[in-house]
Amino acid sequence: MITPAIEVSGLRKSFGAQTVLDGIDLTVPKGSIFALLGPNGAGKTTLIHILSTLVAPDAGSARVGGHDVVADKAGVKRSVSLTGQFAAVDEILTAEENLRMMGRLSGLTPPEARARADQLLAHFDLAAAARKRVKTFSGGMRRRLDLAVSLVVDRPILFLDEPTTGLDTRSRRALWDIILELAGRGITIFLTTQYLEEADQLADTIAVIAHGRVVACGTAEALKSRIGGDVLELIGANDEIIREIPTDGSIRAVQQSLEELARTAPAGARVGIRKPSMDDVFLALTSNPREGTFS
Ligand SMILES: Nc1ncnc2c1ncn2[C@@H]1O[C@H](COP(=O)(O)OP(=O)(O)OP(=O)(O)O)[C@@H](O)[C@H]1O
Repeated sequence: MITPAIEVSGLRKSFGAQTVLDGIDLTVPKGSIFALLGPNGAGKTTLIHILSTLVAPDAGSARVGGHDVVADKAGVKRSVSLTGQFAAVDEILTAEENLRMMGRLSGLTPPEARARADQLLAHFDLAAAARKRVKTFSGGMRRRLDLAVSLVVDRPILFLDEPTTGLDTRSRRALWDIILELAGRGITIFLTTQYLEEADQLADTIAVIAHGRVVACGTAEALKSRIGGDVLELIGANDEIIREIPTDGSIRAVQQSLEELARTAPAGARVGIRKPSMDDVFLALTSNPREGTFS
């Protein structure tokens, strides 16, 4: 059997009286993109910190790249790169200087560090800004540099903690392309996000975390089908959604919903039918931690 990139079992972590992780189990196959989706304060960053050995768990076990996060921290560190919400980029330095410095700190010779910096600047569309100080960068440029810095040394597993939070749509999509390209090269990607659409677009597997537990785990399609059938939408004359009625997808349920809509719909309204969105899934799964639990 191929060893998974990440294996987590019964992981627990509390800060004082607050239980943040209350028994997390998950497996991430090598070369896949895994998205951990959860609201603010759900424990996403804490889990990434445990998996990258920055924080010790209270109980349970986790292996990353085949190495135990407690017993073999050095092995884990050799296997992972981490891009945090506030990565260790020096704002006073230029993009080029940051990349070269990281190369030197990682053991590259000066010519190697220079070559790697040039390669990454070109790849991340930062060559024109290479000699500008990072403090003058836009949010999107800054995130691309954060990612580039974490890739100075090739590692098989990449942790991305909320890689696109605060970015506009264009910058977000540019970063998604980069993430997909990295995965295409065989790098295992573990990312956290609050954006359902992001998890839907990128991830092979999505785990929803709430109240310290994984309340659902599967493909986007599996999660959506989990909460039922299609959603009927009543759409107004100006394309606004007037009402949404979840159905179990059966003819009878759709018929009943249509009859109800026919009685109340304003003039000019029409009906649409759609699959449940990740927002529907998220709300259904996080509203009650004990309902909808599956793995
Ligand atoms: N070192 C710490 N000491 C005390 N409490 C902490 C510590 N680190 C995290 N917490 C608490 O643990 C909870 C989970 O935090 P965490 O940052 O892991 O959540 P998150 O899902 O990443 O949230 P966000 O989306 O806001 O980044 C929060 O209530 C936070 O205040």
